[in-house]
Amino acid sequence: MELAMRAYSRRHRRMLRNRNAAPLMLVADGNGFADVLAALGRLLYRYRSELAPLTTVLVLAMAGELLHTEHPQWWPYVAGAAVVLAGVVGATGAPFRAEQRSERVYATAAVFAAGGWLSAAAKLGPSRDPLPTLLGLAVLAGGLPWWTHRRRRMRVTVDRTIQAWPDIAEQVGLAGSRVLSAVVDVWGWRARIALRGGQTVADVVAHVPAIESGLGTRPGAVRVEPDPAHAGRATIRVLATDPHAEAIRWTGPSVRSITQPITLGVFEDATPVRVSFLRRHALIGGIAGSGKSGILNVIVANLAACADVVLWGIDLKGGMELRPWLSCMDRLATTPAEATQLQRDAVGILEARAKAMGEDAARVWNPSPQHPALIIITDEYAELAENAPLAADAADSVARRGRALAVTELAATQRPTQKAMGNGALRAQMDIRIGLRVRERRDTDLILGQGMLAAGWHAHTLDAPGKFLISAEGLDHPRRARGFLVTDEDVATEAARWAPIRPPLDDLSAAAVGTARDAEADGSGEVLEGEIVDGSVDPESVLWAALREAPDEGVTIPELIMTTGMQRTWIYLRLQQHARNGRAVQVSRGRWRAADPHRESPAA
Ligand SMILES: Nc1ncnc2c1ncn2[C@@H]1O[C@H](COP(=O)(O)OP(=O)(O)OP(=O)(O)O)[C@@H](O)[C@H]1O
Repeated sequence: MELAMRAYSRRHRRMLRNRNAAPLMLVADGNGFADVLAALGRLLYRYRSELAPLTTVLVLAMAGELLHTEHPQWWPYVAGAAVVLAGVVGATGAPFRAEQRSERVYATAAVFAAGGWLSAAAKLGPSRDPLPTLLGLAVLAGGLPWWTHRRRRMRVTVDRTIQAWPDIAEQVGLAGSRVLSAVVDVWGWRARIALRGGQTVADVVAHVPAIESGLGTRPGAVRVEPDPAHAGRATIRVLATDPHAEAIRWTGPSVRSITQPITLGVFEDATPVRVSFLRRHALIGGIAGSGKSGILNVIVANLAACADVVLWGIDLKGGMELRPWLSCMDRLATTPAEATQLQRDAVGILEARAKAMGEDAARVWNPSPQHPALIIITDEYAELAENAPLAADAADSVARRGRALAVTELAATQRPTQKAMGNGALRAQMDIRIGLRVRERRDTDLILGQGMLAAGWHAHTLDAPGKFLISAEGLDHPRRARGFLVTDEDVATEAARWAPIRPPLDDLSAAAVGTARDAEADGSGEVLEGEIVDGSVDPESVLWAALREAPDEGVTIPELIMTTGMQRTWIYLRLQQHARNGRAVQVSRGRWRAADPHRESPAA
């Protein structure tokens, strides 16, 4: 395939060299008849590809006539040569550059039929019945697939574009640029361009709409990629068909282990978006309806197929998004209390793993079905940060320390401001950033990282649900992608399909559940037991609500003791933790309230 493409490029280079010679053939001398002939010649040359079936039968008829009159006894050699050539074409595609299977079948059948006909014509004469009828039928039978073949038409378009490039370049403001080579692929074609001295890739990018108009493509069909090795060169990519035009149906998980990269969807050039979630925290952001849950479903559907990952979920929207995956989740938290306990248990697990690995002197936790990775998936993280701030603190801890221990966070949220992310270090720790559509340009930086908007990551221009930009290891160019569409039925099917293979936590991790230390809170490492209660009354949520609803002058400690039903020490520890993370302020001696809940953090 690659060879064939190179051959194609060589042919174009030859064509480009010959370009100056071509007009010589069409020179007219001002005489009317010669002008008409020259115009006809130009027309025939221009449409030579479309005329190929007719030209072929014409050549066959003439060759048949010639052989019949001069060497009728050669017919067996003609038949033999046709069989050999058909064999070569079938095996290699040469000399017709038939790369795809269907192209080879077509070329082999055509060679075989043409050779058979010629052999018969040599022996019997081309006008002997039914040879003329057969030739007529052959034009139709061979011509229809030929005229409608997409790649052939694309090659013709490319040839014509290359011929016309100097004029197009002049029209679009890139005068002096040259096409070095061009290749046709499944989705369209691409050409390497050498720019005139002083022109840069930025000039080409600035002229993209003009290039689209000059090439006569649909708007948005042209992409420009720099040549990493040469500042004066660029690749122009023309996508005849937009892989993102329609929703892309998901066809099943691409992995069976967390150690393999997951395919989330396809880039605009139809290459797959593959990203590894092993030891990486991930953030998915975008406005409501941009497709966050869609991407989350693709990820969960893949992770569900991995027997070396335990999935924990947090969905404070009543489990709307993650509950369908319940059969594949080891645990699902749908209330702030459950979420806090869950994140604390994750901290407990990473501490237990760190301790065990310290003893074993092993450096990283290598996931296996017996020792699975743990991924905590939170849908709408802002809800968690707002309603269960201590869960967010524990998540911070996981984010900072979890990578090597294969305990990672995967969070989706609309606008990941510092506040929405719990004012902690979580956002900074997220190595995979998936930005779906945002409303305001600057929100791109919130999701993908500071300076990304200026660097050309334009999440505000994404124009359909499921389209995203991704920044992760090895994915550091702003390329638009679209996630697979996982329907509700797909979720139901996959959840049932993978439930039987879901692994339990390893014994070490399972033993750590429920013994989480609140080192963040008390700084002492003392185990705080019984602070999370089952059922609806969760003192932490009650405390947080009391602080948020407190008047400007704050609430007193006795009031907080009464509201929460907890002891003074417990209240103090929580207040200190909230204050440390900028969520609560001591208004005056003994009086507390939440830091202005409506104020956006300046860091946001
Ligand atoms: N990859 C995709 N391709 C095509 N359509 C998609 C894709 N992902 C999502 N959609 C469609 O977009 C709509 C919104 O998707 P989704 O619910 O995932 O958005 P969201 O960002 O999670 O919204 P919310 O924040 O309101 O939950 C759905 O109707 C869904 O069918």
